[in-house]
Amino acid sequence: MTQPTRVAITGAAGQIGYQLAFRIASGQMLGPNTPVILQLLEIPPALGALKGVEMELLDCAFPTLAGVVATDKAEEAFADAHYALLVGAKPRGAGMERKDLLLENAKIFSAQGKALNDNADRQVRVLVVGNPANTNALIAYRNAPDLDPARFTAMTRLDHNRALAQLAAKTGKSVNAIRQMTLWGNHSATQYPDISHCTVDGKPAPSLVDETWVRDDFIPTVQQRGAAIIKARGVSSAASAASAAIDHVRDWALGSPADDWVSMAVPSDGSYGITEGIVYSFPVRCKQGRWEIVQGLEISEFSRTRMKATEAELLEERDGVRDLI
Ligand SMILES: NC(=O)c1ccc[n+]([C@@H]2O[C@H](COP(=O)([O-])OP(=O)(O)OC[C@H]3O[C@@H](n4cnc5c(N)ncnc54)[C@H](O)[C@@H]3O)[C@@H](O)[C@H]2O)c1
Ligand SMILES: O=C(O)C[C@H](O)C(=O)O
Repeated sequence: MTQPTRVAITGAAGQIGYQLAFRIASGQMLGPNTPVILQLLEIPPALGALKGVEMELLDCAFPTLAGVVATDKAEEAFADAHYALLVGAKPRGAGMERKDLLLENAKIFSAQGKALNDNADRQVRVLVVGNPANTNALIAYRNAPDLDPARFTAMTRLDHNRALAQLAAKTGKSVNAIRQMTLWGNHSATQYPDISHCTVDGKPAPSLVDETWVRDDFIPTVQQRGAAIIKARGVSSAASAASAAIDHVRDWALGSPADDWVSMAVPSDGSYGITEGIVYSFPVRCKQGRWEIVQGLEISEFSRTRMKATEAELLEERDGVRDLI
């Protein structure tokens, strides 16, 4: 009998958590043959709502759900956790940038980094979703000195997926026809969605669309998609964010497609000249539970300028949380 895998979700009674918990419990993240125990964390005022989530999870009678822990104690939620999806944090409202949340949310991630350090499985894989996700992941890993920093990642898969959807619509093809999309940098308005290495049905994407569209339409649309969703819904994206989180962890755990790569924000090892240590989104391939940055891509002047701009923002964010890292 396979031992259940322990998956912690923070902010589990929130918008994203409410989507995520059910999809993970039903086997959509780790597959139909991996039983999971969900370890759900909330703050005390949300424990009533969390109880309701637990009741509904049980009522689904998912064959892959081996147990539920609902708690307001990080040490319980992270106990022996194999995966930790750090979603619990304040979302931005209209007119805000994600980095405006930094000071408010940063302390959550220093405390949770410490709690992961002291309680999680030594091979835990951490995905930070709460914004500003890259710098929160930096804070979390710097507060978990006994864990390998490579176990800490932040989510740019939603931006990657948004970029796929825009390019598919423009070329009139399915997203299934696209390979090698890249999302560089920060999950913020400076992010750089890059089609330079993309193919669509095997043809180089830059030969199918004009440069003006890429510069004036594609890049700003992807950069501003989160704000557009907030404007339309009144609250930030939730179902698409949960879906991207599932994609991120599934590919990390089970492997990215053999003929493609995905985008993940990971601690930089200096690849492509990006400052070591900051959590920066790169093209990665995942195999046997590990991610590896895709090496050797040719970088144009146009790309280099944008990659540097988003790096500069992450360095600024890092400077703003010096006392926590
Ligand atoms: N990286 C991405 O692509 C991406 C996409 C969408 C949203 N987000 C971010 O994800 C976060 C959550 O968004 P949401 O829409 O689910 O928000 P939400 O307000 O609906 O839910 C957040 C939940 O977190 C809980 N919480 C707050 N502090 C906590 C703590 N210390 N420990 C545990 N739980 C805590 C709250 O009680 C709430 O239930 C926001 O920061 C949002 O900006 C990121
Ligand atoms: O835009 C936001 O604040 C929410 C999220 O980060 C998103 O990209 O949808």
